[in-house]
Amino acid sequence: MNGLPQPLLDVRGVTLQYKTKEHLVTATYRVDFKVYQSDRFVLLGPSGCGKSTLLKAVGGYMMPTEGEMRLNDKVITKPWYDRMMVFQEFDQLPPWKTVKQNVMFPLLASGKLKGKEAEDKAMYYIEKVNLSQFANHYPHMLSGGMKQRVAIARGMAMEPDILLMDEPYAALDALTRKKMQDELLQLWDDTHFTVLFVTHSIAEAVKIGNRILLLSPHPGQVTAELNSTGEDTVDADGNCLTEKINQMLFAEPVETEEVNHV
Ligand SMILES: Nc1ncnc2c1ncn2[C@@H]1O[C@H](COP(=O)(O)OP(=O)(O)OP(=O)(O)O)[C@@H](O)[C@H]1O
Repeated sequence: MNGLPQPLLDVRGVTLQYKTKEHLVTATYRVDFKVYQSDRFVLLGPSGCGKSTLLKAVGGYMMPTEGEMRLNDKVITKPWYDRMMVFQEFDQLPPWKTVKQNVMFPLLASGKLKGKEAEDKAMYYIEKVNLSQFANHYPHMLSGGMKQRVAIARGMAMEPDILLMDEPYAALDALTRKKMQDELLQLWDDTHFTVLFVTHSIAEAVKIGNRILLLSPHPGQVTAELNSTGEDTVDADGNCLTEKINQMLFAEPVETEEVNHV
């Protein structure tokens, strides 16, 4: 025993590649990180650095060509209900199901809950995302932000080990985005779920994350790992966190920062 808690998600030396007819695209190269229970862990980096690819691999939709990913010490080999994904797109909800039916769907399909129990669980999380009045509405009757709330409720209702969020607010206007970020943090205060969150917004990473992994431009390699308090704090040298991240993302060579786990 080294006294450190066991990571929930352990990503070790992971290289992810796409093989097309003409090319072999290396999306990430030997990436390491560990996510602990109740972390709000953010993957941050420029477009094309492999953030979504990493999330897909944690989701079990893609296997590493090198390295491994473990969840609760078991190697990830396929998608499962212990990882639920929320995407950027507003069309991730089947349009023929109401809000309640959408949120109930994975609970029923997985056999996790039946009938009234599934309905109660769905309504609990629909209430958490402030959509109780819209439980019987269909997705086309909702705004983009409301659809994202449904997708979050659907993911959370499964009470997965880890919620995977791929730029969930990128397509929203600035005001709605801020509101949704605040709501997510409020939800976290309530339930302390574990989330792996992808963004290319430094401000969003600082606000949402308690830990931030910086990835280099394509192919993504770990540049640094930082802790965040949710505020744009200023360190002893007078540098604010967002500015520090800005410099690290665009600086050479790759460096690593000591991170403290509580
Ligand atoms: N299906 C695919 N086939 C081939 N190459 C792909 C595929 N999907 C992604 N890539 C490539 O893999 C690399 C990483 O892509 P990825 O979408 O993971 O990056 P990202 O950091 O999430 O970018 P963005 O912030 O723009 O969404 C890019 O070079 C991209 O072109």
